[in-house]
Amino acid sequence: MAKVYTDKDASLDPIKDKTIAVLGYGSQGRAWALNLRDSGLKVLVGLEREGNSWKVAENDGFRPLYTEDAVKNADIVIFLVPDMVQRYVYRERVQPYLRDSMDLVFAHGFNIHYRLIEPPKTVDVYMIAPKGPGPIVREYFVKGGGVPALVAVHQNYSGKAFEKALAIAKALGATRAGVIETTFKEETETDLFGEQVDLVGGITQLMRTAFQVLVEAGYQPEIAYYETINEMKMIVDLIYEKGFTGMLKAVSETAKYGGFTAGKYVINEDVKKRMKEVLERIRSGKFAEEWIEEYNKGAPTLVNGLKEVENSLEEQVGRQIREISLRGKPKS
Ligand SMILES: NC(=O)C1=CN([C@@H]2O[C@H](COP(=O)(O)OP(=O)(O)OC[C@H]3O[C@@H](n4cnc5c(N)ncnc54)[C@H](O)[C@@H]3O)[C@@H](O)[C@H]2O)C=CC1
Ligand SMILES: CC(=O)[C@](C)(O)C(=O)O
Ligand SMILES: [Mg+2]
Ligand SMILES: [Mg+2]
Repeated sequence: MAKVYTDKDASLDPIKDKTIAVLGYGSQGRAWALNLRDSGLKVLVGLEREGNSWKVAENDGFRPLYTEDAVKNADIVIFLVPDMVQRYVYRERVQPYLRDSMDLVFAHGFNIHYRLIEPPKTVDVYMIAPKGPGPIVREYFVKGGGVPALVAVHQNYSGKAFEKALAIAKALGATRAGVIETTFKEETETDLFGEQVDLVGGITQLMRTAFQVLVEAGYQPEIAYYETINEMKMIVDLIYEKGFTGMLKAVSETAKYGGFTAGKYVINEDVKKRMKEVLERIRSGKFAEEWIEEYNKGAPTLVNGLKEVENSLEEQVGRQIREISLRGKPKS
């Protein structure tokens, strides 16, 4: 079992006198800026323009700065703008103001692993990668918990990079759960793989396809939505808390038998082979290349994908069903 670092293994000392610039105030940026500030650290929010994020940050009591001003005043620069934007922000707003012994920090290894950003040898480069969405990183912290994270060191100029990564993980709340060490390569490749075949791509398509099969066979969309999409949360919560065995204990014998047989029929060796192809595409750098090209074209696949999902029958039905099921969800 990998070593798990918790609160007692981490100290804020290596960063308590440093000024931290959080670049970006989106999903992760907001969570990090607030959690680090609540942990007593000195946080500047750096943004490109006075847009929506700027207002949100102001509402949270920050006085945002333009990116380069935040960088000029910071010892630690944390990249929480979208992965495709990071290298431009680095080139235009960070690199010109880099001083020796500054730290460049990431929440995902993409830009370093695929060499889109190549920092000088005289800075520390490390990562704290929360294994959960930004709003949850904030919510758990506020409630006294934390979302687990991975930490990795790419460059250790100061000799203290790992201790600083753990310190930030602690300030984020991650060591309240547990932190495991990884490499930029391992984090980048596994994160991309997970979101593509499983967390984002796989689960969405699995649920939507099952929904469509029922609706196309003439069943009411509301019934199909409950069955193939809404109930997923309860099943996943059971797996999250009690493992597959715990989930299987909670469902009927009939579901277990049907699930064991049909599950392996649908998600078969062919699907596994395709997953391996997806992994290979990530490891070879082909996916990164393709995504950069897509982004530079204005990300049409992203724009159209979002539109298609938003207009789909399952999403329309979902709006009604969520109202019903959220009404029944206990407030905690
Ligand atoms: N979303 C998540 O929960 C997770 C994200 N990460 C990583 O965290 C980093 C940040 O991702 P998110 O929080 O999802 O980003 P986001 O898309 O939610 O936040 C974007 C922030 O950057 C700003 N921004 C957008 N376009 C910009 C541009 N062209 N120039 C300058 N600023 C721009 C936005 O105004 C906003 O403040 C990424 O490296 C991502 O891989 C890691 C774990 C989970
Ligand atoms: C939320 C998370 O961990 C993801 C899916 O990897 C991401 O948003 O990139
Ligand atoms: Mg992830
Ligand atoms: Mg990711």
